[in-house]
Amino acid sequence: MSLLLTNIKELLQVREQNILKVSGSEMKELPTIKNAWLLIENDEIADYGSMENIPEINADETIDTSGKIVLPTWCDSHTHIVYAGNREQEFADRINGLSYEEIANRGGGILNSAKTLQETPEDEVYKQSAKRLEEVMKLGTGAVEIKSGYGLTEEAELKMLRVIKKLRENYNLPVKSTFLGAHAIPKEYKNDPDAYMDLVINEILPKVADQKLAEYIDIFCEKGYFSLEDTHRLLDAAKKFGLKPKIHVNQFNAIGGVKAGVEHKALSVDHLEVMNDEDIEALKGSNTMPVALPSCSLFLSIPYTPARRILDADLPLALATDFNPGSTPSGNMNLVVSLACIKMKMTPEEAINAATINGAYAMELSKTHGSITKGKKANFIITKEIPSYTYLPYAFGSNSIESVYINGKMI
Ligand SMILES: N=CN[C@@H](CCC(=O)O)C(=O)O
Ligand SMILES: [Zn+2]
Repeated sequence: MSLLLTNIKELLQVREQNILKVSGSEMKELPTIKNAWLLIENDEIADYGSMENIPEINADETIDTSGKIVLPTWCDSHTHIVYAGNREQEFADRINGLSYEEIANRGGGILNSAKTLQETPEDEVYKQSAKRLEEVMKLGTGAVEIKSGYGLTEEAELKMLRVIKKLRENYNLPVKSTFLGAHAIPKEYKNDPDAYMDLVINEILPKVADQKLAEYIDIFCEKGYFSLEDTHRLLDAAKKFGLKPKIHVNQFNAIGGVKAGVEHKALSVDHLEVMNDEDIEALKGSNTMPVALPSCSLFLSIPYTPARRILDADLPLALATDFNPGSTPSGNMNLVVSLACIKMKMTPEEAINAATINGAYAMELSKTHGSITKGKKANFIITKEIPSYTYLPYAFGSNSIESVYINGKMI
């Protein structure tokens, strides 16, 4: 089965030689071909070029994409798409003056979602989560990471991870799975948080590994949640099972989580709304991808990750949604790209690099996803007729996507 796109107004993120990520000033460059063609064979990108030199191609199907832009699908490397119910009451409470922290201290927040998840049957959690996954795929996401962390008991954490596995089996996109048992301390363990860490490390983690339910390990390293000591302890234990860290750090306070992540060779350190000079220094020379979650900053009215400081230090940066019921009830990567431009002062080129190839890196997918490169998976977005790619983040409230292809098939 072959598919030929012709007269593409501009084909974005064309990488002749595959690269795994882009950093610092490299992120300002987004290689493109204007007036291009793109050939898909089965589920892979077979070839591309300029319409001026198009060879004779007999494709099974040809689409004229005049006036439209084609780009790789978004790679969303940080989500909590598997959850049950919603927390719109907390949203109203915050409007009426309560802080995210105050709501959590009253037993709301993550513990509220954990209670709902524990009480919801597995097939119902699957149904609700599948609906969200379908929604984000239509918005252009072609690869996604999903975390557990709303279970907080052995039974419920394994339930969440089985739902993630089922999504991977039933949907035609890469779904990476992360064990986030250390997301919040359940109230039964309030006076003995170490006992909860013992449960996560000695009881739940070995079962997660044994049942091959996760590739990555995560912890919410934050005041009032899990300490630096907990972080080292968990990441050491997870290493023995071959689980790489992708961790929540520096959302509200800088307590050394970035350095800890780098020491444990984390694939990514995520959130980073609060960054001090030591955090930036720790990332230099590492293979750890910093990940910003601007729609979380928007929803909670907290600072945005200081992208300019990160990029000016010649570091890479990825963008992800953080889709979850409490701090970011949105999985829209188009909005994330807009916010990165509007609020974090990233250029459209930097933001698109961060949401494609660098997002793929943060899921160990950049050999197969994140750019238009021969042999990579045929995951791409065809926009509506738009004046330029800058229009994508500029028209922040519009849906500029006409169609999305994953593994060569329109979804
Ligand atoms: N910060 C930790 N975890 C989630 C939010 C969890 C929630 O409020 O339900 C996040 O990444 O923002
Ligand atoms: Zn998160």
